[in-house]
Amino acid sequence: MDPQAKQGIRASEQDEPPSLNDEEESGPPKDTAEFYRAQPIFNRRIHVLGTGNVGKFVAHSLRGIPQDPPPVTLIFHRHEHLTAWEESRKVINLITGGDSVYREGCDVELAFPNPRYHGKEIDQSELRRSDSWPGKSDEPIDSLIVCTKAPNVLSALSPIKHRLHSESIILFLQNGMGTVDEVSREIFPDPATRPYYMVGINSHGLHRAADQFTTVHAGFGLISLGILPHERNRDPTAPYAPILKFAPGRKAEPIEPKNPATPGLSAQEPEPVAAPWTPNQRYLLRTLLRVPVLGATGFSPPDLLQIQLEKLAVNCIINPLTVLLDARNGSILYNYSISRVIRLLLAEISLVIRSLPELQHIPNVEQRFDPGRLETIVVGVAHATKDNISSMLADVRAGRVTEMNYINGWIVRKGEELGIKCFMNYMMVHLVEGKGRMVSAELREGVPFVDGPLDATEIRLKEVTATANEGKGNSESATANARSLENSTGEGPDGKPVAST
Ligand SMILES: CC(C)(CO)[C@@H](O)C(=O)[O-]
Repeated sequence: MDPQAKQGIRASEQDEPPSLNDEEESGPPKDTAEFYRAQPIFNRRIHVLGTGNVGKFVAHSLRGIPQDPPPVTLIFHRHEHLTAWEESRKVINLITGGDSVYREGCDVELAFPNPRYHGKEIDQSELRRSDSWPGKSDEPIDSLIVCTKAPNVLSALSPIKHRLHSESIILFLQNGMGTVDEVSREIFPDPATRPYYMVGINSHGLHRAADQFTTVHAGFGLISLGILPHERNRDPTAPYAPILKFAPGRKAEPIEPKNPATPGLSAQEPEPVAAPWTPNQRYLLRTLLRVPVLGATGFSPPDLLQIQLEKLAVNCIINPLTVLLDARNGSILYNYSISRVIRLLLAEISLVIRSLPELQHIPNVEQRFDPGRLETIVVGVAHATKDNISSMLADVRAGRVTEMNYINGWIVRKGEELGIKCFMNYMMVHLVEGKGRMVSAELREGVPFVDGPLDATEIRLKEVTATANEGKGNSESATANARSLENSTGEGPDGKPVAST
C-alpha cells in the first residue's frame, strides 16, 4: 500500500504543536472563558474540502495567522489537481489590490467525489483499479470546512464521511439554504453519530485567476458564523426544528394566523441553548475569529438564520435575473419592468420567510422581512456590486449546475410545506434551469466535428468553439477543446485552416 495513502501528503511532519491547553488546571473554573480554556484540543488540523475561490481564500487566511497557524489540509477531488499541486511551488496566492501574497504549508489529500444521479449515490468502488492512491487518507477529521458549491456538497462529503465522527465539527460555507438538512438526511442520518455543524455566510468578493492556486480578493466582506444546535442536545419539537403543518404524510391543517411582533402569542418560546460547546466547536470558531482578513463574527442560531434569509432574498433576485438578462448585477437597477418582477418575487419570498415557524418567536420578523425592506437590501447590494458578474451567471456561462435548487427552489419547497404557492419563484427556477440546459447544449455543440469529405490529414473545426463562447466565461475550455483537437491532428497554427463554417 502507498505509504502516503494513510494520511494524505504532509507539507511537514512537525506541524502538530502542543495542545493549546498546556496549563495544569488548578481548581474549578471561575468563569465561562476559563471553563472553555480548560477544554483540551486534541487535533488542531483543519481540513478544507473544495479548493475553488472560497476554499483557497479560507486556507490562505488560516495559514496567515501570525502566531502558530493551524495545520491545514486541502482535499482535492481530481487527480489532475493533486498532480498540478505537486508540480507547482505548493503555495496559495491571494491577489489583493494587485499585490500577491503567497502562503505555503498546506498539506494535500485526494478524495474522489461519489457521483449522484436522481438523488441517489452511484457506487463506484467496483470501477476502481485500486483501493489506494497517492493522497488518499483514512485519518479521522476533527474540523472540516466545506467550501464546495451547494449542488456538490453531498458527492464531495460522501467519500470522507467515514473519517468524520460524532465529535467532529463541519463548517458549511455555501450560498442558499437546505444544504445542512440534505447532509443530515443523506450522509449522517443517525443523530447519535452525526458530527456538529456550523454555518457561515460569506460576503467576500472572490474572483478566479488564470493560475489554479491563485484567487483574487476583489471585495472585502464578512463571514457570519453560527454553531447549529445538535439534535442530540435539544428537544426536536422545539421551535428551531418545528413540526411542519403541510409536510408530506402529515394531516394538513390550515396555518394559524400569527402575530410575530408579539412573541409568544401563537408560538412556543425558544429553547434556551443549554449544551456547552465541544472542544472542536470552540476551537474552529475561535480559530476563524482570529483571522483578521476573514472578518468573521459569531452569531446565535436565530440571528444567523435571519442573516441567511436576508442573503437568500438577495440571491433569489440578483442571481436568476442576471442569468436571464445575461448581464452584470447593476442591470437590474433603474428599470421599470424589472422592478415589477422584483416586487412579485419578493412578495412570495417575504411571505414564506415571515411564515417560517422557526422565526415565530422572534420579535420584528414582520418588519425585518417586509417586502419593501427586502427590496431596499436587494437594490443596495445590486448597486454595490453593479459591475460584478453574479456567481450564478458565471455558472450558467460555464455550463455548470446552478445553485437555484438551494435559492429560489428552497423558497418554493418551503412554500409548499407551509401551504403557500410560489408561482413566480417556481417559474424563475425553471427559466434559469432551462437557460442552463440551453447553454450547456450550445457548449456541447462546441465539440469539434468533421464536415464534408476530407482527405486523410485534413480536419475542420466548427467555429462555434472559439466564437460562440467569446465573453461567456468559458473561452478557456473552448480554446482547450480546440487546442486538444489541433494537437491530436498534428495541425499547427500555420497548417491548413482548422476552423470553418
Ligand atoms: C450578492 C451576489 C449576488 C453578488 O454578486 C453574490 O452572492 C453572488 O454572486 O452570488
